[in-house]
Order: sequence, then structure tokens, then C-alpha cells
Amino acid sequence: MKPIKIGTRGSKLALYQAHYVAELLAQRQIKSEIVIIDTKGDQIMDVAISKIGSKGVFTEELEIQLEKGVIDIAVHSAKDMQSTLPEGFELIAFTAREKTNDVIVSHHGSVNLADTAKPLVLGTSSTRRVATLKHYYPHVMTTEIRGNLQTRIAKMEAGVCDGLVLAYAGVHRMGYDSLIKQTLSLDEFTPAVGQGSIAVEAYQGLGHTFRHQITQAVHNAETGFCLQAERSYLRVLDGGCSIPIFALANYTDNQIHLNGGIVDLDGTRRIHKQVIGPPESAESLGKELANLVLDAGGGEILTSIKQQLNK
Ligand SMILES: NCc1[nH]cc(CCC(=O)O)c1CC(=O)O
Repeated sequence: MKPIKIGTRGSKLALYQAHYVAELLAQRQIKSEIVIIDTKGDQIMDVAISKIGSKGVFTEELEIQLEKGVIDIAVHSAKDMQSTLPEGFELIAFTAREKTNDVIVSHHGSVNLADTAKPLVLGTSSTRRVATLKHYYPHVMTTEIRGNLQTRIAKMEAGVCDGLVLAYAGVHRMGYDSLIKQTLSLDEFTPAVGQGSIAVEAYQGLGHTFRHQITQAVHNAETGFCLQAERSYLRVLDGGCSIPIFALANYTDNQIHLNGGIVDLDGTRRIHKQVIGPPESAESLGKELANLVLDAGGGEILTSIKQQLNK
């Protein structure tokens, strides 16, 4: 059989993830090769993602190549995937999830958010992280920082900020564990939908045999149900990555525990709810959570955020 062509962005994190999927395939004697594709999100480095327009900046170019059949699958951080894919595209596998926490990475000896006496400037480009910091740790200052992990760390070391708020998954994948100074709680820093999992995207033209083999080798069913619930929540709120929405599902005792919410851009209000149900109801659990959050004031928050971002 021909090797499966795995499309990926060229960043180190993206390449790591593509190789990770290739390795899972190789464990089942499935041959693959990696094809690097440039994306708009990689080219525009000096503008905040929230200003480029969030819809698929990292995924559009890969989708064009999928549709042309230049690549068979595309590998992404699950977190970077829009809640609704364009017609004809589908996520066919999610890898077993890495620890989902956000962490603080710093070149300084110690950094602790709870230490209110020390002035602290943290770099992040995520509205969720900025708003969550404002909500729980208003003494912390933030500065917008972009680029891949290596660039961000270089900027931090050059003195742009004291530390960075990042996903543990990416930090770990890039081998920067030694810079982790604090692991943030999931209750406060509830992660972005999909954080910690790697997603495989395919176009409808992908043959049944490839599809089946890939799913067998790469997909983790428990993570799959969790992500289905989280992504269903995101779809109702129609987030886009610039809106500080968060959700995390856990699979325990054959039940999905889905919790999530939304926080105001300035951190004033934060809504956080939980729902529980069987994995087969993952999709409806997401909708149930969305309705709870919207009714508890999330609807107002969402409207006001959209107005602010459109200015
Ligand atoms: N937004 C960029 C992005 N997309 C995926 C990861 C890390 C890997 C993951 O969450 O699975 C990151 C970096 C970060 O948020 O720190």
C-alpha cells in the first residue's frame, strides 16, 4: 500500500505532533510520510490572532491540500480546530489526551500567582488566559506575545515578560518541562476546548481502508467522547478562538463529566457549570452545558464580548 501522506504546519510543535501520529501508525505497520504546508497563521507573526480573524487561520491551507488529495490527512492540535469544519471535512481521530492544565513557564527562579506582593508580567495571547488572570489574580499584568513556543521563550528571556502562560501539552512536547514553575488549577484555568489532544482531519475523498486504519491506530475512544462533548458546547456558543470560552470533559465510571463556561474579557464575571451523562449523549451534553451557561448570564457576556471584538 502507498504511504499515508500526513500534512502539517512547519512549526516544531506541529511537526512533533505529525511525527507522533506517524509513530502511532508505524506501530500498526502503516507507512506514512510527512508533508509540510505553510499556513496564513504562520506567515502573519506580528498581529494578534484575534485580529487576523480566527476562522481557520491555521487550517485553511491544509484543507486546500486535503481537498486536492496532495495529503491524505492533516494533523493539528485539537484545540486549534474550529467547532464546525467546512463541508466535506471531518475529524476522524483524537489521540489520548495529554495533561490538560495551563502552566506558567519562566526563566526566573520562582513564580507563583498567589504571591500578590511581587509585581508580575506574564506573556500570553489568549483572551481566555488574560481574562482568567484578571478574574482570579488581578495583581498580575499581561502582555500580548505571539509566535511559536521557541520564539515566545526567547522573547521572555530577552525581558519582555517574567513568564508565559502556556498549555502543559505544548511545553512538554517541546521538552521545556524544566521551565515549568507552576501548574494552574483546572477549576480556575479551565482549558480551551480540545487542549492536550491531537486531531486528525480528513476530506470525504479519503478511502475507507485508510480511514479505518488511521482510526484504529490513532483514535482514543475516551478522549473522543470528551472532545465530542466539549466541541458540541463550543459549537453552540460559536466561539472562535478569540472568545474566552472554556470546557473540559472527563471520562470516569463510564460517564462524561463536562464542565465549562465563559468569562468576560475584563474578568468581571465568570460563569462555570457542570453536566454529567453517558458517553453516547456527548453531543447533547455539550448543548445542555451551553444552555445552562447561556441562561446563567453567559448569553449577555457573549453578546458584550462580540460587540467589543467587532469594534
Ligand atoms: N494556541 C496555540 C496552541 N495550540 C495548541 C497548543 C498546545 C498544545 C495543546 O494544547 O494541545 C498551543 C500553545 C498553547 O496554548 O500554549
